[in-house]
Amino acid sequence: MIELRDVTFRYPRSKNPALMDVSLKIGDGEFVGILGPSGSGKSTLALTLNGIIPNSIRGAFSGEVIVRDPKTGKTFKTTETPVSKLSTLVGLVLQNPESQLFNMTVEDEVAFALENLGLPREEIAERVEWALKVVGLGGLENEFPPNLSGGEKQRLAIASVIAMKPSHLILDEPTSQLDPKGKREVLRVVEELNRAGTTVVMVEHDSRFLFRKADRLVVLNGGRVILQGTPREVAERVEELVEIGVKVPHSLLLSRALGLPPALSPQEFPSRVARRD
Ligand SMILES: Nc1ncnc2c1ncn2[C@@H]1O[C@H](COP(=O)(O)OP(=O)(O)OP(=O)(O)O)[C@@H](O)[C@H]1O
Repeated sequence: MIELRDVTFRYPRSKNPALMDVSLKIGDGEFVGILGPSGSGKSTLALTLNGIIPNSIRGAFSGEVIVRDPKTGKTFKTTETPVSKLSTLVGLVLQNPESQLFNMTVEDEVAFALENLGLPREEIAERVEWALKVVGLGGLENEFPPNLSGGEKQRLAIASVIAMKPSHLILDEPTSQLDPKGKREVLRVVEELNRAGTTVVMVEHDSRFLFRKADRLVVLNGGRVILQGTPREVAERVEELVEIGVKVPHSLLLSRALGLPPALSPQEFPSRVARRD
């Protein structure tokens, strides 16, 4: 579980806070999608969840972020816990995988953080094998990371994060740099990890996947949470999303325009039309 209580954060030299009075509870095993227009605070929120804000990226921070380890029940306040400890509980995957990859082989990339944790050699080998298998990169252990495709690089970044066995995975626009195939590969891995019990918080500009797969959507605007609920609840307020500049699924717009109940995906569309008759 991750809980934010009245979190406000302002970057140094910024006039306005990037997050304002954000209170949010993310339950164990939940899949939460974060939506909002550009500059609404989505990335800033992602960075507060594992303590990078305010421990590494400093600024004016108030409120608190509490992370509970589901295995032990112990709680950690991010302001009082080193990022190295938090990253074993809350893994963060960024938009650009290249910013997270700097080793000579795929295997070393995944092993790197584990070596820093001081884990025994056999456990490192087991975790590397497991993480690469989960993301579908088994067999590519000796590849040079820059030679991988975009989707493979992002899956490698995910592997090196999940090898730490975090109970929570935060992804900040993980597919925005990828082609449709790479996008599908990464989204499949995220979905499978969530199904296996990992709590997922995902920021995505393209909201189609989140409307279909998330348990809950949280909409930010101007650093505040302006709306949250199940995708179906949020879909009822599609006009507000469009007004603030959130890209919503075409099926939603079309169903609204036709006066039908919201269709969260093109697949739902026929049943919506049928229901009207
Ligand atoms: N390092 C920084 N220093 C100063 N201001 C920043 C910094 N990073 C972000 N901001 C500002 O904080 C606000 C929130 O930015 P943030 O990147 O969190 O929004 P976002 O919703 O993720 O945007 P995008 O969809 O464009 O990635 C914006 O006004 C942005 O200009």
